[in-house]
Amino acid sequence: IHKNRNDALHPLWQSPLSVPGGTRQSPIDIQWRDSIFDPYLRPLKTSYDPDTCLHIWNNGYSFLVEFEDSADKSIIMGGPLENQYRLKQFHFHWGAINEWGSEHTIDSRVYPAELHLVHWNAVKYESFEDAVMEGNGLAVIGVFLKLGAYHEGLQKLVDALPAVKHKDEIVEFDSFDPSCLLPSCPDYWTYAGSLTTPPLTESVTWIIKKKAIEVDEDQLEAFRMLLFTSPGEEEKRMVDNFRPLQPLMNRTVRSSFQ
Ligand SMILES: CC(=O)NCCCCOc1ccc(NC(=O)Nc2ccc(S(N)(=O)=O)cc2)cc1
Ligand SMILES: [Zn+2]
Repeated sequence: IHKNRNDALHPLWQSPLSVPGGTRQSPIDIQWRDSIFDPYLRPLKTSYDPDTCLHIWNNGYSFLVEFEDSADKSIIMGGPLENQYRLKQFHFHWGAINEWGSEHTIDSRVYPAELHLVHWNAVKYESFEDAVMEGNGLAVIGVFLKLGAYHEGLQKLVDALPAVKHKDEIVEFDSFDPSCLLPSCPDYWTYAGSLTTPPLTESVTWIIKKKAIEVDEDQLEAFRMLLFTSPGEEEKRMVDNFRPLQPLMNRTVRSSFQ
């Protein structure tokens, strides 16, 4: 029988579920007991300038908060990183219901959503687009969201979402400091991976925070009222915008904690 070639395409992105020859794809399931404590891992240092916040944009996969990255104003350094990296954007992945939504999992535990803060190596590369193609080009901090208390800092973002309901809508968004979305606990796992949406390039040093942040039901529901579709198209709710788990292959996950 002729297997339908499209069965290897993920419905959301019409992109290959796995990259041919990919050896370091993301996301992965992080098995706590298999991760290796690395005493040489330093604390991660983040320094974000709220004045570099530009706008919120529905790009048809997620909603992105983008930052002005022409200078070293919003940066991270330390942790597993050799250089300092500049914040370019942050975005989320979430499910249609609270039972799933995150991209990474911890011992197969799925969270209702996951925040990605995307940074690029401006010491080594001229632009984000150049860095995207290099093994040490990007650093993404992943933070799990779990159902719980109302999150004060997130609400400013939630209140702006109706303005970017449709694909390609963009709205000005200023003086937001994304460090309010980071858990206070410094513990993280780190491993070498990839972008989880096209072009799926294997250029990401992943830093996955051990502690989740709490958000309430209404705040999660606000994500789910966004649309994948443009105005005038048949509405498709923006939900389940996460990539399936990828094989660990020949990788170890290191932990910053014992
Ligand atoms: C072969 C090919 O096709 N080359 C073309 C490369 C040049 C342009 O490529 C790119 C590549 C990326 C971007 N923007 C992004 O911010 N992407 C992005 C995707 C997934 C994450 S996640 N979920 O955190 O892993 C984070 C960031 C723009 C242009
Ligand atoms: Zn992401």
